[in-house]
This record gives sequence, structure tokens and C-alpha cells, in this order.
Amino acid sequence: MDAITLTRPDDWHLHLRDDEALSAVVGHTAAQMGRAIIMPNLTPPITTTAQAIAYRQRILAALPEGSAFEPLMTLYLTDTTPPEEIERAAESGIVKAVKLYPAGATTNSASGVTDIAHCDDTIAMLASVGMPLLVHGEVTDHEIDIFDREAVFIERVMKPLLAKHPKLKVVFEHITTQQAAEFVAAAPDNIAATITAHHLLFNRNKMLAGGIRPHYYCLPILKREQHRQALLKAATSGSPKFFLGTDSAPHAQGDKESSCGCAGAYTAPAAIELYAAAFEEMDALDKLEAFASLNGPRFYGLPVNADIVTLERRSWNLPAHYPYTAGQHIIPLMAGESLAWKLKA
Ligand SMILES: NC(=O)N[C@@H](CC(=O)O)C(=O)O
Ligand SMILES: [Zn+2]
Ligand SMILES: [Zn+2]
Repeated sequence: MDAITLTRPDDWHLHLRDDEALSAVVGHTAAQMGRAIIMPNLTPPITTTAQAIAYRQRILAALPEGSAFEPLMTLYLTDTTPPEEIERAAESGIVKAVKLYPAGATTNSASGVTDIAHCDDTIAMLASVGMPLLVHGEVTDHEIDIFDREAVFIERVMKPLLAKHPKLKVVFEHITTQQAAEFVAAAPDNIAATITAHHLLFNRNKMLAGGIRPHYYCLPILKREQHRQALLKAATSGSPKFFLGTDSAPHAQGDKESSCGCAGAYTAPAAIELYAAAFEEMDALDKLEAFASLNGPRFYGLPVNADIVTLERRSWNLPAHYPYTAGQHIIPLMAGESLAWKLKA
């Protein structure tokens, strides 16, 4: 097989940042994806519908000429988000989901939720308007080992949350463990998950064996091979519960290559090609379209994209870096390395 044609994919979990950084990165996603769910973890975070509408305008203004890319906006849930904000969000037609960051779990999560009990009425409103809650599923308890934080989150937070709100639509974002993959597969239809390309392609050795590679440091952190295998199995299973969410999370080179480096892998420039590599490893390229282009819109209740894209089997090398903010580069995942598939321009 030398070419694959797919309905144009969407990215159901993306960080675009703001200002200069936004302008530097948005074209990479817009060249591949029809739409993307835009994460709200700016500083300060996007907590209101009015802020989401303004942020969407900045994204549209930063797009390359003629781009049809559509940003789908989210709100950042806090301890004090009122249920009325959810009603406003639903009425806007612009906000598609609300994001739960446990306070302190990841980049720009300081304003996140300290105890989900504070959000009960707001989450009940989400369930009643049918808007998905997107969850960064890691506990923040310092007693819990970083490699166990996702699995513990399922028991301590996810199961009680779903027991209390059985109709709530939940996307378990960027799952990284066998436990999460099995939990989602066995859950009712209102529970789905995004999976990143980097968690499908790499285990923690890539980050830590033979030298520490900060561009592979992201949250949730890369896990053991056993977990990568479980994610590959889930993504290629044909189940409509699993879909593409790159979690492409740009940070300046200097903020990654540091004594206390930021979490986040920059995968947007080669997103679909990285997923193609993972699906090919499973001999499952025939399952890529459902995962990348069909399952996400179905869960969100949106139409699939009307146009198609073509991937060609053609070896190419990722650039060593891209321009980012003034005086800073951004280093993509697999910088300088080769990929077997290339999206046809
Ligand atoms: N994934 C990451 O490692 N980082 C994300 C935050 C997130 O998605 O948790 C970021 O905003 O940089
Ligand atoms: Zn996250
Ligand atoms: Zn993210």
C-alpha cells in the first residue's frame, strides 16, 4: 500500500497557547486537521464563555490565509464555576466542552479543581445540557508515585464521579495506562478517551534510557511497554470510544531543556504521520480513519469533515526545530528523525 485516503481528521485535544506562540503553531494543526478541541489552560485560564469567544477570534485571526480550520472551544472548570456559566456555554454554540484539571496536576493547572465535590451542581448542569467533561485524569497527591497517578485517579475520582452523574459525557483525556484503556472499554457509551501519538509510539525508555530526553517528558508521563501495548490495542480495536487527541503542547526549547523542564510534547507538525506509524506497527492502517476522523465527531455529536486527505508512503525527516516566540525555537517530537508516511499537501 503506497497511499491511504481518509476523511480529514480532527484533533480532540490540542494546546495552541496565545499571542506569538499561537501564531507560531496554529498553522501546523490547520494544515492537517479540520477542527480541534482547544485546551483552555492559558494564563489566566479561559473560564468564561466570553473569554472563549474572544480566544476563538484570536485563533481565527492567527490562521494562515484561506484556512478552513475550525477551533472548538472549551472552558476551564474551577471550584467556583457557576452552573449558569454552563448554560451560557451551551447556548453560545461555540463552547463544546468543559475541562477538569485537578489543581496542580499539570501545566497551568494552579486554578484547577481542588475537590470535585465543589463542582457538583456545575457538573450536574453539564450532564443536563449534554456537554462533555474532559478530564486530565491524574491524582495530585504527593504520596502517589507519578507512574501510578492515572490508575489511582480511576478509583478515587473517576468511578465516584460517574456513580454520582451516570449520564455525564466524559472524555478521559490522553490515557496512558492499561487500567484506563480497560476502564473506558468496559464503561457505558457516554465514556470515551483520547490517545496521543506519543503514548502509542513510545514507552518510558525513550525518555530515560541512555540519557534524559526532555522533549519526551509530558503529562501523564510515558509508561511501561505493557501500557503502550494496551493503548495500541484500544486505538486499533475499532471501538468508537477511542479517538485522536494529540495533546500537542508547545513549550519553548529553553523551557524544556532546563533543570526543571516543562511537561508537553510538540507533535502538531507531524500529527497524522505519527499516528500512521503507530497504526502501521499494529498492521491496522485500515482502522486509522475511524480513530482519526469518525469516532470523535460521533461522540461530540458533530458531522464528520466533508473533505479528504491522502497519506503517501514517502520517507521524510522532521525538522530539527521550528521558530517559536522571539529568540526561541520549538523542538518537535522526533526532531530530525524519519517517518514513513507523509500527508500530501
Ligand atoms: N500534556 C502536557 O504535558 N502538558 C500540557 C498540559 C496537559 O495536557 O496536561 C501543557 O499545557 O503543556
Ligand atoms: Zn492534561
Ligand atoms: Zn493537554
